[in-house]
Amino acid sequence: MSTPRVKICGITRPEDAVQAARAGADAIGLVFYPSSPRYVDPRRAARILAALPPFVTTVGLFVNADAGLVREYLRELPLDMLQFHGDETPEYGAAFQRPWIKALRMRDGADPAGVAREYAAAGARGLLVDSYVPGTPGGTGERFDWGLLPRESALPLILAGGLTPANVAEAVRQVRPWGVDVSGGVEVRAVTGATLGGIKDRHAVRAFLRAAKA
Ligand SMILES: O=C(O)c1ccccc1NCC(=O)[C@H](O)[C@H](O)COP(=O)(O)O
Repeated sequence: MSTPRVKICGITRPEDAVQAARAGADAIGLVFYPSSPRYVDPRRAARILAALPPFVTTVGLFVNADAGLVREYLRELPLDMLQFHGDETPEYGAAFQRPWIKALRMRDGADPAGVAREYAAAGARGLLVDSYVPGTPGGTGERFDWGLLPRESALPLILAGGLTPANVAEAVRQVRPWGVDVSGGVEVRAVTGATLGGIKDRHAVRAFLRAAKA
């Protein structure tokens, strides 16, 4: 089994991007979904991307966005890859001539093997499997039943949803994904335990990377 790639998603500050890269992150994700607490506008995104050292993949995340808006972001920002986290069709994903991955939320009856086949045929590079929480397209902090994932898939699987420094090693052992993706599990927490959307905790980021790649 190869060492899983790690994406730290929902970065909102240049310093968090640099810390994640220094800790060994393979990719960072920027959320361009305005209702997310981790939303970054293009000017902030540009500052984050400009701060990054080389050889870290930059991923722009959209949820059912107008195709024109995605093109605008692509003109303005040096994004390496797109992540579509809503109900985007394979044809939509293929329209941007940029490497892209599709997210699948694992609601009852989800068929990750079938979805992987369908999106692979359209040129997707990976399938990110995440938890299904009604009304919240992503960044839920919730786990799902990893036993529902197929052993074989037409696309590299990226496991997401409620991963933390404490559970990621077990997740990697069980699922053997190509990559893992985390957002809330490496964020600074208020005294109530709630995450402070978007502010990454550098100790948690380091611990997550160590555990995922051990
Ligand atoms: O992070 C968000 O706020 C978000 C909002 C809307 C769509 C997707 C979003 N995040 C996508 C990701 O790739 C997250 O890393 C993934 O959902 C896992 O999040 P978490 O359970 O908090 O680790």
